[in-house]
Amino acid sequence: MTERPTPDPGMQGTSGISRRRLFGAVGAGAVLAGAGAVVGRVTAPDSENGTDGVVAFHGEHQAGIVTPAQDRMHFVTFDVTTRDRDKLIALLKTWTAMAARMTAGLEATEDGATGDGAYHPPSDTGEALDLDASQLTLTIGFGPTLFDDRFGLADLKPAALQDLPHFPADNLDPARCGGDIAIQACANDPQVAVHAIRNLARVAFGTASVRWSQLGFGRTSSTSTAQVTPRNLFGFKDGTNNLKAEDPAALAESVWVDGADDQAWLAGGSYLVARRIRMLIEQWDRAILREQEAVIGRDKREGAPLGLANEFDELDLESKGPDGPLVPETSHVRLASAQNLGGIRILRRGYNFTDGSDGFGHLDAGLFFIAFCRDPQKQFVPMQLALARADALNEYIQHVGSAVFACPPGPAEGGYWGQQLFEA
Ligand SMILES: C=CC1=C(C)c2cc3[nH]c(cc4nc(cc5[nH]c(cc1n2)c(C)c5CCC(=O)O)C(CCC(=O)O)=C4C)c(C)c3C=C
Ligand SMILES: [Fe+2]
Repeated sequence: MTERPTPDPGMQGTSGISRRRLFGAVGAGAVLAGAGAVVGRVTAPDSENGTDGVVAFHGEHQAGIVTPAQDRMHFVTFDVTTRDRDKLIALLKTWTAMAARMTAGLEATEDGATGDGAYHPPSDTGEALDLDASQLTLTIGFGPTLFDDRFGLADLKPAALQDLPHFPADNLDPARCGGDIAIQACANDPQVAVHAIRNLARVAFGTASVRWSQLGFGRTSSTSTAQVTPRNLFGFKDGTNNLKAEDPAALAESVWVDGADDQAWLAGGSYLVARRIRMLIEQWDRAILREQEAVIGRDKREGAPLGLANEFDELDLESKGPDGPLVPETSHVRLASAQNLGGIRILRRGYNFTDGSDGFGHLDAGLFFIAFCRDPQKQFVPMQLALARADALNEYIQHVGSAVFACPPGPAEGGYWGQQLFEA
């Protein structure tokens, strides 16, 4: 686990930008002024990507997609509770300003934890004071329902932004599905991620309310070749054959929406698919190792495709042993592989979760699966269909939550989340 840094009272030092009140151009007034508020430029010293706990917030693409996956996640979806388009835009501006500050390691509003006066509720809740930015990223997405008749966005709805179809064996809980807006917070300190979502939810009062949320620990994928492949709760390396940040051609092909794809406002953005997948831990733990490896299609210790020795050896679906294919016909990696799916690939960025027990003596644990792709209908849907129909893993998992969101491109300095959509 990431160690909490010692509080840094001064400005010296290049590592560990804690939430200081001395710099940052966006004050509480600007942040909370609502519609028309200027979303100012936030500068934090030494904020080169990845060197000091700060991930750049502005840019062509949103952070939190190909950013090397952090260890912790807090994911939330909101229902917009107003029908007033201007109020919604004002919230997006406020959120953007707060997100820019918090990802830079600053308080959500300038001096917001203690500086608003003794007779006001503080505009920053304070639990991240003295903590490092912890590579916090905040990533926003818009759900299909945002494009109904409330905000004049119907003509701007991308064709690919549709609720996912019902897949065989889905057992979805409506209380863990959908949402007008999603925000994914990822950080290497759970308190930093929770603080960010809490403050964004707090300021949304009267305009949007939390629909459902999920905490995740232990990334279950690597999104950079520099990262070690982590393990999921079944004990297998997860993320080996993922798309990686170092392969921009593959990302352009499979993750980033092109302006010519459909709606121009989404160029440089992506789609986020979230699935809360319960893992039937107790059943899995009674399965023999040979069965576990046959289900996944890789060996447990190294993560190598069955029949091969090393984690990054290429999956060979033609390889055969005395008893038939070395990578079984119903194995997870065979069915999900690009070779099996006519070249389809997605960027996986999920997290382990445990949410206590289910009242029947079983852990409520699993994988909060998050994937980014250029077109969920052409990528996630056929992949999940192939898995839902035949994957041997289905005996040990159950999909209980589902949502899809269009993630706009990154905000420009001085711009706001979704500006390309609302000013299209
Ligand atoms: C629809 C997409 C996918 C879902 C849902 C999914 C759930 C899921 N996966 C694991 C464990 C592993 N998955 C692995 C590989 C893998 N999984 C998907 C897609 C989904 N997984 C893909 C595209 C791949 C890569 C296939 C390939 O081309 O090789 C692996 C192996 C290691 C790796 O490459 O990441 C494991 C292990 C679980 C437990 C799970 C649901 C709970
Ligand atoms: Fe998988």
